[in-house]
Amino acid sequence: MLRALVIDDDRSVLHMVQRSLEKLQIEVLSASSADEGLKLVEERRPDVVLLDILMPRMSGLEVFSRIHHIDRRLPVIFITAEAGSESAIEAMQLGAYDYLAKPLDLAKLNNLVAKALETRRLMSVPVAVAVREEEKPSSATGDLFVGRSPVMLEVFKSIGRVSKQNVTVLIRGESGTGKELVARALYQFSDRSTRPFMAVNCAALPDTLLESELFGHEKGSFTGAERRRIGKFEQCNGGTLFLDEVGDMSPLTQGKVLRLMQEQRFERVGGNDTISTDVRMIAATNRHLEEMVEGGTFRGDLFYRLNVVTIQLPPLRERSEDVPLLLQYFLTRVRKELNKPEIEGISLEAMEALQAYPWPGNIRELQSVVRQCVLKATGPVIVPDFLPRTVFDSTAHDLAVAQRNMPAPIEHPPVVTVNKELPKDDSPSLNIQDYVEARLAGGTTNLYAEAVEVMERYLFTRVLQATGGNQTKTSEILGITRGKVRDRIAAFNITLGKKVTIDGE
Ligand SMILES: Nc1ncnc2c1ncn2[C@@H]1O[C@H](COP(=O)(O)OP(=O)(O)OP(=O)(O)O)[C@@H](O)[C@H]1O
Repeated sequence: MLRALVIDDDRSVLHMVQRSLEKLQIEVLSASSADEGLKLVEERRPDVVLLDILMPRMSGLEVFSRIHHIDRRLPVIFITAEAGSESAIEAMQLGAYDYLAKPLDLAKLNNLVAKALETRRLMSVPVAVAVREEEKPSSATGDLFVGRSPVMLEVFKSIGRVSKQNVTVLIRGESGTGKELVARALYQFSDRSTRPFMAVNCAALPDTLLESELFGHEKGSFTGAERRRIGKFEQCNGGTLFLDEVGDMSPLTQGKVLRLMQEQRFERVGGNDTISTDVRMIAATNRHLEEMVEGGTFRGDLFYRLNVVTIQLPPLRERSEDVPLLLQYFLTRVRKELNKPEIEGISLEAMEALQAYPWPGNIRELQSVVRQCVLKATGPVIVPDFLPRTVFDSTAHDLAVAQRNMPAPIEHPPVVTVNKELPKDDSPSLNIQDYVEARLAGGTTNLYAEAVEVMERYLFTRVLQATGGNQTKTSEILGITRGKVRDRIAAFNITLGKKVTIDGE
């Protein structure tokens, strides 16, 4: 019988995963500590491992390395509540099978485990040509991306997968979606991270200047060329060159870049010497290159050279679940930058408007909106009044329609409310004894998991009420991480009323 091992210090997660995986007709082992988990890997040889990335005493990444030491072919799926990208990238780089964010989507989890088991089966067949043991990657640290939407997790995974490959990557996406950030992450997590990284914006320079910026020029090669200039392709030898807005290059420059990509050789403008260079190229564009190829304004051969691996960044309006996280991230940064420590957060009404806004300028616009709000704020909380008109005008109409359709407001809305759709039994005033009696009478066969969930829901709701929705204080009182508090708020659909507090520092 196939066997899965779940390692998580959170017993309710262990329970939930166990129940879900049993549907796959596999044996499920569970461990609530790293040591216990490693022992089970040694002794029971599972076929797949689900591992919490945030373990007490030993980090999930460390546990992962040890598991791989025991069995290199064992697929490991990380489970995490962490919103940051770094662990996702690091995990994928280390060779994790995949990555799942909490709250867990059980259908997805089962699907992934089934696929991992199949991979395990395929990997157990001896390979025809063996590769050399890979050296342990250096602990590269990169800029952290904010985002936990499934589309962004896919982006992080792609970065992890291709950063170490010496291939050209084409990053596509609307302006302000973070293409340069992806390029930097690819560089920071690559083997070239100790070598130079340079960026050239192809749209910012007229053609002749761009050519000399990229390839350099010899003294006297054109009017004004008073001395020899070394271009970026030469300066960047051994490093990574980021060609931004690559769709804006003239046909002449396109031809030269193509030759360089094919031969890694070029001549300076006005020069005869052929210079060799070793540059990894990362390109970005917000243009529709396929249409440009069809229209004859972009070389097809260059497009195919650039398009070896593509990372597509989604516009912010397609991942609005990331908006609160991004707001929190930038609010924390801007507050510090502008020295406005009195800023506490964003009111619910302002938050609704910000979430409804379509963000045509994507994250760059969001960053600028946060800055404008903080500059305009005259109190500790960002209320709709402090939002730039563009945001408010665009959403005011939608909000007015929504409000007209809403039931009459409650006089004093509680700071923390339980989602109205939940059964009455789950309200914060729950009597656990009555609940257990009722479930016993109802003939339950799953009382442990049910009771733990009800108990947890009560606990989190009550403590959040007591702290006025402050997640940091809540985590202190409960003696657990803020990540876990956030995870439970999402898992139990606990609605924080009044305002969102800054929680990022
Ligand atoms: N996921 C993210 N988390 C945090 N900051 C982000 C994220 N995405 C983008 N940013 C920030 O938003 C700004 C715009 O990002 P970036 O310059 O990478 O966009 P771009 O797609 O390259 O834009 P353009 O096409 O206009 O050059 C930068 O300040 C960047 O740091």
